[in-house]
Amino acid sequence: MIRTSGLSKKYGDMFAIKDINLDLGEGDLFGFIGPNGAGKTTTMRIIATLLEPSWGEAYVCGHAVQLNPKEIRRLVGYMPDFFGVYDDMTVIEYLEFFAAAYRINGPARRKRCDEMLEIVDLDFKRDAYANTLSRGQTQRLGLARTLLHDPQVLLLDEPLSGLDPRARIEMRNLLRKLGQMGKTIIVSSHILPELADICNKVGIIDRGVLEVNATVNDVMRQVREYNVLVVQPAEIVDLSKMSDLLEGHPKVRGVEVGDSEIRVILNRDVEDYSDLPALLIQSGIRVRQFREEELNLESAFMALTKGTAVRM
Ligand SMILES: Nc1ncnc2c1ncn2[C@@H]1O[C@H](COP(=O)(O)OP(=O)(O)OP(=O)(O)O)[C@@H](O)[C@H]1O
Repeated sequence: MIRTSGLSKKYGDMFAIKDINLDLGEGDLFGFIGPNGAGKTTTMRIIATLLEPSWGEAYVCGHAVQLNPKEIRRLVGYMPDFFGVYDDMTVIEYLEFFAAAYRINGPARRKRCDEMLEIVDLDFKRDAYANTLSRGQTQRLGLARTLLHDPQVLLLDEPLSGLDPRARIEMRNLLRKLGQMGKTIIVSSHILPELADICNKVGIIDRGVLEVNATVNDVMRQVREYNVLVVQPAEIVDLSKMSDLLEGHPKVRGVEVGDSEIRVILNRDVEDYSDLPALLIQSGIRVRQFREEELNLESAFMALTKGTAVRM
């Protein structure tokens, strides 16, 4: 459904994205994670045919972005991270305006708009002015607008940003529902945990480079080779001192300093780490807890990206 190969975009001397290879099929929900300025929007805008790549190729349902942009726009629904709603337009008028732009005419137009409002659970606001909606409701209206022409592929740029916890849950459920409808979805975020449990594939992009690109299951499998230890001192100590003591050890891949504990990522296949607590104790640090961390997706990514993912 979506395939890119060596996709790159350069502005002057700087690569906004470099050599991005993606391969997403029907029903894939791809979590595209990266800090601000990492290249998520650039990638999505190229796939949506709104921006030309400097090199490389991108295909949607077999159509090349550069050769067949018209066809691709029919197949793709792109929701930008910020979009305006017009004053003096009700929710239903807003949707009908865009439906008309998609040449959905006659009685089918109202029917289609009503269906979209139902999918995004906004029918109760159909006659409210669009500019009076909350941020979460506005995002859902944006999604309804993106779905109007029944695109097979959805490119959603930070649809969860700025939402309160409840609106976030509603939007996540909605994304799940769209995935179950067989749509291929790229959804970007700079926060990993909010996407981790709804996606089946994930990519982590940092400074234009796709550092991780795998199915969630593969990531979990790969990461079992890395053990993560949680170390908590018995009294208040300088955690960066603890980190310094362990950081250069040959069994240690990286150390992440938290508020009251540190997380030590061990190198691949290290199972015996019994010499590590001794290092701390010899330096006069009393240790309350020294345990293996339970594996979750977030720590998996942290191990794979040597900690860059959690510092986003
Ligand atoms: N028109 C442009 N001219 C020059 N540089 C640009 C342009 N558009 C984007 N960039 C740069 O390309 C890089 C990638 O930007 P992009 O918007 O794709 O990041 P992003 O991951 O979507 O970030 P955010 O989460 O902040 O939206 C950034 O360093 C950005 O400053």
